[in-house]
Amino acid sequence: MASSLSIYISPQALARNTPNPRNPLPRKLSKSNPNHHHRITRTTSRDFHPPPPPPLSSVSGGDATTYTRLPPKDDFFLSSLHSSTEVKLSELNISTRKIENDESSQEEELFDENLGLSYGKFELFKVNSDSECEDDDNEDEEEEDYGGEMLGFEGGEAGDVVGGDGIEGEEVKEKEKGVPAVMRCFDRAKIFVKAGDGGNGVVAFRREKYVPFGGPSGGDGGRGGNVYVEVDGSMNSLLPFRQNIHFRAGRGSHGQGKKQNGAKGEDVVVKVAPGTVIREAAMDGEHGEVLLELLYPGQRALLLPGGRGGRGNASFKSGTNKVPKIAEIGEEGPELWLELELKLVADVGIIGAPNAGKSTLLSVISAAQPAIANYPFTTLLPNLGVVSFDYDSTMVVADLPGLLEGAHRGFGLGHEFLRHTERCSALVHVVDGSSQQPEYEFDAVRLELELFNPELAEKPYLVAYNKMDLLEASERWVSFKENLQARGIEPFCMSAVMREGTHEVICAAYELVRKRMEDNKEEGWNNPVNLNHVADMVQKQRTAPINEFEISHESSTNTWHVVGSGLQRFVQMTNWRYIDSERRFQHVLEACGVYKSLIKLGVNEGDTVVVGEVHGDGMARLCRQLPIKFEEGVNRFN
Ligand SMILES: Nc1nc2c(ncn2[C@@H]2O[C@H](COP(=O)(O)OP(=O)(O)OP(=O)(O)O)[C@@H](O)[C@H]2O)c(=O)[nH]1
Ligand SMILES: [Mg+2]
Repeated sequence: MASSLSIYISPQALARNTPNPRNPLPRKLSKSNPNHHHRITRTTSRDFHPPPPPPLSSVSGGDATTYTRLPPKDDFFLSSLHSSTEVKLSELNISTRKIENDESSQEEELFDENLGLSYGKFELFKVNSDSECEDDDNEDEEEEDYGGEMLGFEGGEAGDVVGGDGIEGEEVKEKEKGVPAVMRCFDRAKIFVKAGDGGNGVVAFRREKYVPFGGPSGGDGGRGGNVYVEVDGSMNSLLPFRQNIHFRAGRGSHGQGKKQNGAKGEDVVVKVAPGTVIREAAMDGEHGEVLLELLYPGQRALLLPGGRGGRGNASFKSGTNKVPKIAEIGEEGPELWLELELKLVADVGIIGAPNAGKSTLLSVISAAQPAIANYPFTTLLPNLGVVSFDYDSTMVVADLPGLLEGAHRGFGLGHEFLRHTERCSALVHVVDGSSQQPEYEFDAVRLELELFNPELAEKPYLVAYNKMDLLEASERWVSFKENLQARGIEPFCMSAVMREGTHEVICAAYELVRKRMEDNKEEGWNNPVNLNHVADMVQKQRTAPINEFEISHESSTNTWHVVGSGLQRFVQMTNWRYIDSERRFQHVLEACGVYKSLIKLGVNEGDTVVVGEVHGDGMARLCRQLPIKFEEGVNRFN
């Protein structure tokens, strides 16, 4: 008999390992049990108000798309800037909060020193990317807090009492709320999916006039519904998941008499935006394993297959047992917590310092109508626009929130959305020509890109020096151009408002995209991927042989645990209400060698044997605690 350690990953167990308060148990029994001193494995055969889901139009449909935007700018913390004419990266001198005590002034000074910038009293907010969207019950509150919370230099933290009764001495957990939920949930979501359980089989016998002993006629239960994930081209954010995070497929119907099988459970289709990355939710704030990356509209993946229906007694009829009083429970459908992350699928990303004219450029080259205003951070969420050259050549351009120095450390908004440029083939870097030192602004943004992700800095890019219609910009153009040319960069100049020079910029960007696409074709990375691999893995676990199991011993309680996914499934589907089930169970344990292994490990009379995995809230269903007795060399469970 070959002995080795096997690893079983059941979807239920996987799900149980996620932060699900109802199932706090760890994945493996053995881990939670320090008392184990025996372990063998037997392997025999093989080894704010959320806007209603925005009416978003397809990015590929030729129509430009503008994302749902945050509330009117009057609510925004920088509304005081409306009257100012220009705000520049290096001389942002905005006082929105008087810093009164010494402590905060020190803090302010320290910050300036760290960044080497004189932001003056401009209070940056730190984006808290880890916060989740599920705290949205108080959306109204959040909306009201909007301006205030974003102002906080320390990240706009809002204290939230968990447990809520304000009892002194009780631990108060602080909940960070860096940015309004609508921004946090724009491109991240956490959802729960569960495939349908199979329907139960039934025990029934045919009784008709003149047929008094018609034999077993209990039908099988129907299969549980599947969970699919599908790319919906009309979606361009994950905001709809603010309202709906639970997706449960229907359970299969139970079987009935007259050999009637149950109907299949209803499938559930989770619709996501193109560019969504799906990860298994992980504990401890770490990212879970990437399960799927869905890029193109229409792509559909079978994520979790529904549970098999339990067999009715008609299926158990055999030559030796013509009146079986046994039927199975339907197999449980697997469940998972998933983390969704959207990385926009745009060909070109427009980046630059706040107020440089990025949105203006997008509005000029496409039909998109992003908000444009003369204050930094007008753009709070990325905007997409489709640029059409002729009938069949179009490209999708994304306008991103402005980047500040220190963005890679979470200041401003830009870094929160920079990942959306990861899929872009090229970047257009817009420089505000009217700023005091355009070269400095250019370098600062390039540095932030590199610090955020060096791969971004290596992407093909072009520089568009903007606001040439202004005198100060045109005066500085020559020195800016020479400076960049000396570094081997050929900048473009344009006036986005006057629509001058923008066509050249966008044609050059298209050229970069085209080149990149050709390179990719040569590299041949467009290999077809198996989108159903998660479901395949689940199916594989389901077919795990019943004779692969692991035995561990808890000496303090004299309990033996027999764990294996094949056995687990068998125990879960056994309906203990029927007397024949017990007999079948014992027979299976005998046949697959559980008894033999237990004896070999020294099981004693009166010890408890737990077959199947202990499950917090479903112990009665999933495991069977059986005191074991030995009589005349024969194993018998009571
Ligand atoms: N004179 C002049 N003003 C421009 C030009 N392009 C943009 N602006 C102005 O600059 C201001 C900022 O423009 P936006 O397009 O909102 O800038 P942005 O880079 O998107 O700013 P954020 O979204 O805040 O990062 C607006 O008042 C525009 O009208 C230009 O070519 N010439
Ligand atoms: Mg903008």
